Amino acid sequence: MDNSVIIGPEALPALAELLYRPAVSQVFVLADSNTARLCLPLLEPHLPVDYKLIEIPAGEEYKTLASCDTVWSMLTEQRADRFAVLVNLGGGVVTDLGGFAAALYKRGIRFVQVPTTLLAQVDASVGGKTGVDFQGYKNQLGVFQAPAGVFVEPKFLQTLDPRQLKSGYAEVLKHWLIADAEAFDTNRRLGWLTDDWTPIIRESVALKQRIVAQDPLEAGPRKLLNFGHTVGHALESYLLTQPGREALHGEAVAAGIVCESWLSMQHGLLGADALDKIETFVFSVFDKIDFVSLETEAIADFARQDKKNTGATINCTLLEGIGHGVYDQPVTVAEIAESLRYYNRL
Ligand SMILES: NC(=O)c1ccc[n+]([C@@H]2O[C@H](COP(=O)([O-])OP(=O)(O)OC[C@H]3O[C@@H](n4cnc5c(N)ncnc54)[C@H](O)[C@@H]3O)[C@@H](O)[C@H]2O)c1
Ligand SMILES: O=C(O)C(=O)C[C@@H](O)[C@H](O)[C@H](O)COP(=O)(O)O
Ligand SMILES: [Zn+2]
Repeated sequence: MDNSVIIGPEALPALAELLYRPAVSQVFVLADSNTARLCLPLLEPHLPVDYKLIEIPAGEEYKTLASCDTVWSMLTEQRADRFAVLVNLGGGVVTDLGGFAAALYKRGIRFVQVPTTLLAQVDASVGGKTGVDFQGYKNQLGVFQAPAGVFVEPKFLQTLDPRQLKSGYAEVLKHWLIADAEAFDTNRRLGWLTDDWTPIIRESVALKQRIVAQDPLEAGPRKLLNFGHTVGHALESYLLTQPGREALHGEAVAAGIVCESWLSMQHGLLGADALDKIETFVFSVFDKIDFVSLETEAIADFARQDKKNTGATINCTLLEGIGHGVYDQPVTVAEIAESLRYYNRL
């Protein structure tokens, strides 16, 4: 799997070099309604003049096969061959969906990731996980497929709103909690906001790359990157069924981090002091997600479809101390519901 990620002002010129190679027949840019307006102007000087734009509506609710249909129809109408390249310009929705659509078109054309949210720059564009949601379950359809390159220009973050920045910060926090206790400690003292995200992007990408390189297809250690997601995805999926109550992916992951840290303590892996540090930091950044106790069973039920499950066993990634994740820890649906009740009481 190609793991190369270029970060900084050299990223977009390096992308241009790739796109101007003779082996590229046509260039397509996939953007959502926001990135087409706000991010394309910065990318455009690095694209061949005859590139074609494919636009989908913005938002998680459009991370679907129907949006893939839009991509595949355009590629087909334009007679894209196997030497076409799809440039995914956007957040995690665009990079996940575009990667998936490219991997299936004519059994696979090359795609490159140009992530424009903090979440996509530190996490979603890296590691070759692609996919779409299906029947209300997150990333239920997907493939592992390496991009031909990942080009990270932090300047894109200048138009991103603070709520979206925070959402991306949840994945940064996840990285520290599973693998870097020192960075967790330093950054919880500094607070989450910064004028320059570049160092954090570089460190997060490097940390994720190290884990993915050991286990690109998630047979083992890559499951560490799913910390916070067994509960987080359950909560995100449940709230997607409740119009007007949707949580951003990172917001749900932040809640999942609290729940799964509590589960880590219940399993005798994490001390009460460490749990307290994690909760205090999470709530210094994120608002609490609103749900009532009566909803916890329905939320927890979504974990029955988690991709790390083996049969009826839900395998969670937990923390054995801050900075040390452990995967394949069996938990029950009842424990997940209890962790949500704990979160709700905080
Ligand atoms: N493949 C992976 O490894 C991986 C990792 C983490 C998350 N994900 C997936 O990523 C998705 C979430 O990604 P996200 O948080 O980037 O959401 P997103 O793609 O929906 O982007 C968030 C919002 O910001 C807008 N936007 C994007 N860039 C902008 C910019 N520069 N300025 C202004 N607005 C901008 C988008 O139009 C959208 O409205 C989820 O579907 C999640 O499952 C995948
Ligand atoms: O790259 C990975 O591996 C991750 O798990 C990163 C997660 O942040 C991301 O949300 C991923 O898409 C979740 O994967 P899934 O397999 O639970 O759908
Ligand atoms: Zn995630």
